[in-house]
Amino acid sequence: MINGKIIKVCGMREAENIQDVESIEGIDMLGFIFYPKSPRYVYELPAYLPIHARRVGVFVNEDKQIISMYADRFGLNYVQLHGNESPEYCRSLHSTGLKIIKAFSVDRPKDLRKVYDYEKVCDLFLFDTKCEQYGGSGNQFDWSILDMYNGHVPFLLSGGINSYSANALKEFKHPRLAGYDLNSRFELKPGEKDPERIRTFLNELKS
Ligand SMILES: O=C(O)c1ccccc1NCC(=O)[C@H](O)[C@H](O)COP(=O)(O)O
Repeated sequence: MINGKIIKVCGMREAENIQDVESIEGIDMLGFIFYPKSPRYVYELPAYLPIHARRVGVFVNEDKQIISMYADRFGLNYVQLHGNESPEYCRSLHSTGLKIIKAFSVDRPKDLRKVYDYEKVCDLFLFDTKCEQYGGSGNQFDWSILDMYNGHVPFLLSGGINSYSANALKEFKHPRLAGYDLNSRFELKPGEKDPERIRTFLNELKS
């Protein structure tokens, strides 16, 4: 954690890179993307999986049996759902013992209306930038829209967070803000993160 906030890095794939990123002080969660159309798609089990950081599996409108299969293979602690998954779908996965992060694409205030239906069946929300490919856009949305979110579920702020975001993140306050999600803006190539860029960014966030 940095300043009491969860730090999640999403879209990991290679064993050595997973190990390097996990060793950075403050890293709490590492994400694996199991969406075949993503450039960060991972199928093969890496030779190293996080030990200290929580393992998060990212899915888009996936069959629940496939999610269970990946959850067992990768020892997932959380599943992060980026499609049109219903509250009932989340409830059913939650009842298997998996923790649920439901992602919502945000572009306008009305995008927040549906989130309240998910309150009882999710552990965390993730607010991300609306885009065609479901996630990993590298673009930021207007965070002030989240001033209208007055639910109980804590959330991760996501979408286009980059090396220059530290000051804006320090200024952004919300009673339910639980942490930050980093992805494409910290990559050397899709699926490979730059540990030095992440370390420098987290030091700035801390200072
Ligand atoms: O990153 C992807 O390729 C992706 C594809 C489909 C669904 C979700 C995906 N990413 C999930 C994440 O949690 C990302 O970190 C989030 O969308 C923010 O990404 P970025 O804007 O690149 O920081």
